[in-house]
Amino acid sequence: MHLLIPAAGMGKRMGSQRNKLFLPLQKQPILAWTLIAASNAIAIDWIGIIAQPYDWEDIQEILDSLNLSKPVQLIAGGDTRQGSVYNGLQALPANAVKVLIHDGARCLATPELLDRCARAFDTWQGFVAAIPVKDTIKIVDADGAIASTPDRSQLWAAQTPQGFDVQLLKECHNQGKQSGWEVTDDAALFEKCGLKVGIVEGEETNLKVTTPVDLALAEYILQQRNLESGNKPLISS
Ligand SMILES: Nc1ccn([C@@H]2O[C@H](COP(=O)(O)OP(=O)(O)OP(=O)(O)O)[C@@H](O)[C@H]2O)c(=O)n1
Ligand SMILES: C[C@](O)(CO)[C@H](O)COP(=O)(O)O
Repeated sequence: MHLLIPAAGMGKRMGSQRNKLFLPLQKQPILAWTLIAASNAIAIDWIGIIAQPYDWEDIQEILDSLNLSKPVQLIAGGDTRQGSVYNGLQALPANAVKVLIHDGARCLATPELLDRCARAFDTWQGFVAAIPVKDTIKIVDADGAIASTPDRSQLWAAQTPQGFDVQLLKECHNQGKQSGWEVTDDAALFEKCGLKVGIVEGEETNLKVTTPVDLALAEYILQQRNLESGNKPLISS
Protein backbone atom coordinates (compact mmCIF):
# COMPACT_ATOMS: atom_id res chain seq x y z
CA MET A 1 0.00 0.00 0.00
CA HIS A 2 1.23 3.47 -0.93
CA LEU A 3 1.06 6.21 1.71
CA LEU A 4 1.25 9.95 1.08
CA ILE A 5 2.03 12.18 4.07
CA PRO A 6 1.17 15.88 3.59
CA ALA A 7 3.88 17.67 5.59
CA ALA A 8 4.28 20.99 3.79
CA GLY A 9 2.33 23.35 6.03
CA MET A 10 3.45 26.50 7.85
CA GLY A 11 1.97 25.81 11.29
CA LYS A 12 0.34 29.26 11.52
CA ARG A 13 -2.26 28.18 14.13
CA MET A 14 0.58 26.69 16.18
CA GLY A 15 2.33 30.05 16.15
CA SER A 16 5.41 28.21 15.02
CA GLN A 17 8.27 30.02 13.29
CA ARG A 18 8.95 26.91 11.18
CA ASN A 19 7.10 23.81 10.06
CA LYS A 20 5.32 22.62 13.21
CA LEU A 21 6.15 19.02 12.29
CA PHE A 22 9.70 19.66 13.53
CA LEU A 23 8.48 20.60 17.02
CA PRO A 24 9.59 18.13 19.71
CA LEU A 25 7.13 15.64 21.18
CA GLN A 26 8.40 13.11 23.71
CA LYS A 27 11.98 13.65 22.48
CA GLN A 28 11.14 13.10 18.78
CA PRO A 29 9.94 15.60 16.12
CA ILE A 30 6.18 15.36 15.50
CA LEU A 31 6.83 14.03 11.98
CA ALA A 32 8.98 11.22 13.37
CA TRP A 33 6.00 9.78 15.24
CA THR A 34 3.92 9.74 12.06
CA LEU A 35 6.75 7.96 10.24
CA ILE A 36 7.16 5.45 13.08
CA ALA A 37 3.46 4.54 12.83
CA ALA A 38 3.73 4.20 9.04
CA SER A 39 6.83 2.05 9.41
CA ASN A 40 5.08 -0.23 11.91
CA ALA A 41 1.93 -0.57 9.79
CA ILE A 42 2.06 -3.95 8.04
CA ALA A 43 0.12 -2.78 4.97
CA ILE A 44 2.35 0.22 4.12
CA ASP A 45 5.21 -0.55 1.73
CA TRP A 46 5.97 2.87 0.25
CA ILE A 47 5.96 6.33 1.84
CA GLY A 48 5.82 9.70 0.04
CA ILE A 49 6.49 12.75 2.22
CA ILE A 50 5.08 15.91 0.66
CA ALA A 51 7.13 18.81 2.02
CA GLN A 52 8.53 22.19 1.02
CA PRO A 53 12.00 21.71 -0.53
CA TYR A 54 13.52 24.02 2.08
CA ASP A 55 12.51 21.40 4.71
CA TRP A 56 13.92 18.39 2.87
CA GLU A 57 17.33 18.50 4.55
CA ASP A 58 15.81 18.50 8.04
CA ILE A 59 13.39 15.73 7.05
CA GLN A 60 16.28 13.68 5.68
CA GLU A 61 17.96 13.99 9.09
CA ILE A 62 14.80 12.57 10.72
CA LEU A 63 14.75 9.74 8.19
CA ASP A 64 18.44 8.98 8.80
CA SER A 65 17.82 8.83 12.56
CA LEU A 66 14.87 6.45 12.16
CA ASN A 67 16.53 4.25 9.55
CA LEU A 68 13.19 3.06 8.13
CA SER A 69 13.16 -0.20 6.21
CA LYS A 70 10.53 1.06 3.73
CA PRO A 71 11.26 3.24 0.64
CA VAL A 72 10.62 6.93 1.24
CA GLN A 73 10.34 9.63 -1.46
CA LEU A 74 10.39 13.37 -0.81
CA ILE A 75 7.85 15.30 -2.92
CA ALA A 76 7.55 19.08 -3.30
CA GLY A 77 4.60 20.56 -1.38
CA GLY A 78 2.08 23.05 -2.70
CA ASP A 79 0.65 26.33 -1.41
CA THR A 80 -2.34 24.48 0.10
CA ARG A 81 -2.92 21.01 1.48
CA GLN A 82 -5.01 20.31 -1.63
CA GLY A 83 -2.11 21.42 -3.84
CA SER A 84 0.32 19.31 -1.87
CA VAL A 85 -1.79 16.18 -2.27
CA TYR A 86 -2.14 16.95 -5.99
CA ASN A 87 1.67 16.97 -6.24
CA GLY A 88 1.84 13.78 -4.22
CA LEU A 89 -0.50 11.97 -6.59
CA GLN A 90 1.60 12.96 -9.60
CA ALA A 91 4.69 11.56 -7.86
CA LEU A 92 3.23 8.15 -7.00
CA PRO A 93 4.97 5.13 -8.53
CA ALA A 94 3.33 3.96 -11.77
CA ASN A 95 2.12 0.77 -10.07
CA ALA A 96 0.14 2.63 -7.38
CA VAL A 97 -3.54 1.64 -7.54
CA LYS A 98 -4.71 2.52 -4.03
CA VAL A 99 -3.34 5.25 -1.78
CA LEU A 100 -3.73 6.27 1.85
CA ILE A 101 -3.30 9.96 2.57
CA HIS A 102 -2.39 10.76 6.16
CA ASP A 103 -1.58 14.17 7.63
CA GLY A 104 1.90 14.48 9.06
CA ALA A 105 0.23 16.45 11.87
CA ARG A 106 -1.81 13.40 12.92
CA CYS A 107 1.21 11.83 14.59
CA LEU A 108 -0.74 9.82 17.17
CA ALA A 109 -2.46 7.54 14.64
CA THR A 110 -1.59 3.93 15.41
CA PRO A 111 -0.24 1.36 12.94
CA GLU A 112 -3.45 -0.55 13.63
CA LEU A 113 -5.51 2.39 12.28
CA LEU A 114 -3.39 2.53 9.13
CA ASP A 115 -3.84 -1.22 8.63
CA ARG A 116 -7.59 -0.98 9.32
CA CYS A 117 -7.81 1.70 6.64
CA ALA A 118 -5.82 -0.40 4.19
CA ARG A 119 -8.37 -3.22 4.68
CA ALA A 120 -11.22 -0.76 3.95
CA PHE A 121 -10.36 -0.98 0.25
CA ASP A 122 -12.14 -4.36 0.36
CA THR A 123 -15.35 -2.34 0.77
CA TRP A 124 -14.84 1.20 -0.57
CA GLN A 125 -13.11 3.04 -3.42
CA GLY A 126 -12.92 6.08 -1.14
CA PHE A 127 -13.15 6.32 2.62
CA VAL A 128 -12.14 8.41 5.62
CA ALA A 129 -11.23 7.50 9.15
CA ALA A 130 -13.73 9.30 11.35
CA ILE A 131 -15.22 9.44 14.83
CA PRO A 132 -18.72 10.44 15.95
CA VAL A 133 -19.04 14.09 17.00
CA LYS A 134 -19.36 14.57 20.77
CA ASP A 135 -20.42 18.24 20.83
CA THR A 136 -23.69 19.61 19.52
CA ILE A 137 -22.77 21.39 16.25
CA LYS A 138 -24.38 24.66 15.19
CA ILE A 139 -24.59 26.16 11.70
CA VAL A 140 -24.09 29.92 12.19
CA ASP A 141 -25.17 32.64 9.75
CA ALA A 142 -23.27 35.80 8.73
CA ASP A 143 -24.87 37.72 11.62
CA GLY A 144 -23.40 35.32 14.17
CA ALA A 145 -26.79 33.81 14.93
CA ILE A 146 -27.46 30.09 14.95
CA ALA A 147 -29.18 29.14 11.72
CA SER A 148 -29.66 25.45 12.45
CA THR A 149 -28.60 22.50 14.56
CA PRO A 150 -27.85 19.39 12.48
CA ASP A 151 -28.88 16.04 13.87
CA ARG A 152 -25.78 15.01 15.84
CA SER A 153 -26.39 11.31 15.14
CA GLN A 154 -25.45 12.04 11.50
CA LEU A 155 -22.29 14.03 12.26
CA TRP A 156 -18.81 12.53 12.14
CA ALA A 157 -15.46 14.26 12.53
CA ALA A 158 -13.31 13.28 9.54
CA GLN A 159 -9.70 12.42 10.29
CA THR A 160 -6.96 10.87 8.19
CA PRO A 161 -5.96 8.34 6.88
CA GLN A 162 -8.22 8.87 3.93
CA GLY A 163 -8.02 6.22 1.24
CA PHE A 164 -8.78 6.34 -2.47
CA ASP A 165 -8.52 4.58 -5.79
CA VAL A 166 -5.58 6.47 -7.30
CA GLN A 167 -6.98 6.99 -10.80
CA LEU A 168 -10.33 8.22 -9.50
CA LEU A 169 -8.73 10.62 -7.03
CA LYS A 170 -6.41 12.00 -9.74
CA GLU A 171 -9.48 12.68 -11.89
CA CYS A 172 -11.26 14.40 -8.99
CA HIS A 173 -8.21 16.55 -8.24
CA ASN A 174 -8.00 17.51 -11.93
CA GLN A 175 -11.70 18.39 -11.92
CA GLY A 176 -11.11 20.41 -8.77
CA LYS A 177 -8.33 22.38 -10.46
CA GLN A 178 -10.48 23.07 -13.50
CA SER A 179 -13.54 24.01 -11.43
CA GLY A 180 -11.71 26.00 -8.74
CA TRP A 181 -12.89 23.75 -5.94
CA GLU A 182 -11.18 24.59 -2.62
CA VAL A 183 -11.46 21.77 -0.12
CA THR A 184 -9.88 20.91 3.22
CA ASP A 185 -9.84 17.16 2.71
CA ASP A 186 -9.56 14.87 -0.30
CA ALA A 187 -12.85 13.13 0.43
CA ALA A 188 -14.64 16.39 -0.44
CA LEU A 189 -13.29 16.12 -3.99
CA PHE A 190 -14.62 12.57 -4.28
CA GLU A 191 -18.00 13.78 -2.99
CA LYS A 192 -18.09 16.69 -5.44
CA CYS A 193 -17.42 14.18 -8.21
CA GLY A 194 -20.47 12.23 -7.03
CA LEU A 195 -18.39 9.30 -5.77
CA LYS A 196 -19.33 7.46 -2.58
CA VAL A 197 -17.02 7.86 0.44
CA GLY A 198 -17.24 5.41 3.33
CA ILE A 199 -16.50 5.83 7.02
CA VAL A 200 -13.83 3.77 8.78
CA GLU A 201 -13.65 3.80 12.57
CA GLY A 202 -11.01 6.34 13.58
CA GLU A 203 -9.33 6.88 16.92
CA GLU A 204 -10.30 9.43 19.57
CA THR A 205 -6.58 10.00 20.18
CA ASN A 206 -5.89 10.59 16.46
CA LEU A 207 -5.93 14.35 16.89
CA LYS A 208 -4.45 16.75 14.37
CA VAL A 209 -1.72 18.67 16.19
CA THR A 210 -2.78 22.17 15.13
CA THR A 211 -2.52 24.46 18.18
CA PRO A 212 -0.34 24.60 21.32
CA VAL A 213 -3.17 22.94 23.28
CA ASP A 214 -3.14 20.03 20.81
CA LEU A 215 0.62 19.74 21.34
CA ALA A 216 0.14 19.53 25.11
CA LEU A 217 -2.57 16.89 24.70
CA ALA A 218 -0.33 14.91 22.32
CA GLU A 219 2.53 15.09 24.83
CA TYR A 220 0.30 13.59 27.51
CA ILE A 221 -1.11 10.86 25.25
CA LEU A 222 2.33 9.83 24.00
CA GLN A 223 3.77 9.90 27.52
CA GLN A 224 1.08 7.47 28.66
CA ARG A 225 1.65 5.24 25.62
CA ASN A 226 5.41 5.18 26.15
CA LEU A 227 4.93 4.29 29.83
CA GLU A 228 2.60 1.42 28.84
CA SER A 229 4.93 0.15 26.09
CA GLY A 230 8.00 0.04 28.34
CA ASN A 231 11.30 -0.16 26.48
CA LYS A 232 9.78 -1.67 23.32
CA PRO A 233 11.74 -0.45 20.24
CA LEU A 234 10.04 2.41 18.37
CA ILE A 235 10.40 0.62 15.04
CA SER A 236 9.19 -2.98 14.94
CA SER A 237 11.64 -5.35 13.29
N1 LIG B 1 0.33 23.66 1.91
C1 LIG B 1 0.15 22.67 2.81
C2 LIG B 1 -0.58 22.87 4.01
C3 LIG B 1 -0.73 21.83 4.91
N2 LIG B 1 -0.14 20.64 4.61
C4 LIG B 1 -0.19 19.53 5.57
O1 LIG B 1 -1.52 19.16 5.79
C5 LIG B 1 -1.67 18.66 7.13
C6 LIG B 1 -2.85 19.32 7.79
O2 LIG B 1 -2.64 20.71 7.71
P1 LIG B 1 -2.62 21.67 9.00
O3 LIG B 1 -2.77 20.90 10.26
O4 LIG B 1 -3.54 22.81 8.73
O5 LIG B 1 -1.10 22.19 8.96
P2 LIG B 1 -0.63 23.67 8.64
O6 LIG B 1 -1.16 24.08 7.31
O7 LIG B 1 0.84 23.69 8.84
O8 LIG B 1 -1.35 24.51 9.80
P3 LIG B 1 -1.85 26.01 9.68
O9 LIG B 1 -3.12 25.93 8.83
O10 LIG B 1 -2.13 26.36 11.11
O11 LIG B 1 -0.75 26.80 9.06
C7 LIG B 1 -0.36 18.96 7.87
O12 LIG B 1 0.36 17.76 8.08
C8 LIG B 1 0.36 19.92 6.94
O13 LIG B 1 1.76 19.78 7.00
C9 LIG B 1 0.57 20.43 3.43
O14 LIG B 1 1.09 19.33 3.18
N3 LIG B 1 0.68 21.44 2.54
C1 LIG C 1 -7.71 16.41 6.28
C2 LIG C 1 -8.18 16.77 7.66
O1 LIG C 1 -7.21 16.38 8.62
C3 LIG C 1 -9.49 16.06 7.97
O2 LIG C 1 -9.98 16.47 9.22
C4 LIG C 1 -8.39 18.30 7.81
O3 LIG C 1 -9.40 18.73 6.91
C5 LIG C 1 -7.13 19.08 7.52
O4 LIG C 1 -7.43 20.46 7.70
P1 LIG C 1 -6.23 21.51 7.75
O5 LIG C 1 -6.85 22.86 7.91
O6 LIG C 1 -5.48 21.35 6.46
O7 LIG C 1 -5.41 21.13 8.93
